[in-house]
Amino acid sequence: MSTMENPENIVWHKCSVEKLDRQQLLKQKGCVIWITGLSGSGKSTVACALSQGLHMRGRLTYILDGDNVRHGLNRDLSFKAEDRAENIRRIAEVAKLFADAGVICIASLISPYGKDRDACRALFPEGDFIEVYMDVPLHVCENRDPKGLYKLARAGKIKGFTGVDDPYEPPLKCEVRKIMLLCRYAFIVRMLISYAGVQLIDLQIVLQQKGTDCVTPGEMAETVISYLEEKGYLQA
Ligand SMILES: Nc1ncnc2c1ncn2[C@@H]1O[C@H](COP(=O)(O)OS(=O)(=O)O)[C@@H](OP(=O)(O)O)[C@H]1O
Ligand SMILES: Nc1ncnc2c1ncn2[C@@H]1O[C@H](COP(=O)(O)OP(=O)(O)O)[C@@H](O)[C@H]1O
Repeated sequence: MSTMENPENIVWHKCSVEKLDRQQLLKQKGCVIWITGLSGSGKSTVACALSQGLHMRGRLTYILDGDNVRHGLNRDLSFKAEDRAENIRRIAEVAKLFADAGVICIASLISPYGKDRDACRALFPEGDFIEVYMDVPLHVCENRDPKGLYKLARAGKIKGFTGVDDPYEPPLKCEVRKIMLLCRYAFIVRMLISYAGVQLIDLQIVLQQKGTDCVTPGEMAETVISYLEEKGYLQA
């Protein structure tokens, strides 16, 4: 029987240099910041701003962007549900290696299914999986359409496009959330959210103006950096 069929024959090999040692060297704690949201919601932009903000503070980061990883490691995967699940699983496993190396790993991919994201979370020690939800309405993402993919999807030229003819399941619980609300409804929504007991680290009330929002990717990145500071990830 091969080891694939019998994983019990595989024994973990320990080394005297461990995660804690690497973290002390880097003066930070390894973790993954998992940015989820529709195509065009700003995941890659925020991932970059976050990496830049942390780099400027002397922190080691690495971005795993869905689009980019699909050019190499995941080039064999399509957008069918089972291939998306495999894409997400592989990226989570790679992120886990980066976190074990002491790196602040930023994963930005649509990751549309709740159960796949929950499976990723389960790979990490409590607190080390930080889910950031880019809660940007479909019509805003579609208006941006920087790659013209929504247009192709609406024309039926791309099948199974997230938000068009494939589902996106919003996180029920996440650590950081970017939310766009019409300001005039903000007070009511804030009350409903607090009534529902929803935990939001940073509720950003944003003006909707011609499809752009007034919270910049840099501000969103700063929100995540404050979260990391507060939770002690920016020290060994
Ligand atoms: N059918 C379909 N649905 C959604 N997205 C599609 C599709 N086909 C191609 N693209 C482009 O691929 C990018 C999403 O890749 P991900 O690896 O992040 O997707 S997933 O997490 O596996 O769902 C996504 O990039 P982002 O715009 O950065 O999200 C799209 O540009
Ligand atoms: N906060 C923002 N306000 C306005 N436009 C934004 C914002 N964040 C991102 N964008 C723009 O939206 C488009 C999509 O952003 P991108 O980061 O590529 O999204 P995703 O990775 O989720 O597909 C880009 O043209 C980007 O410049």
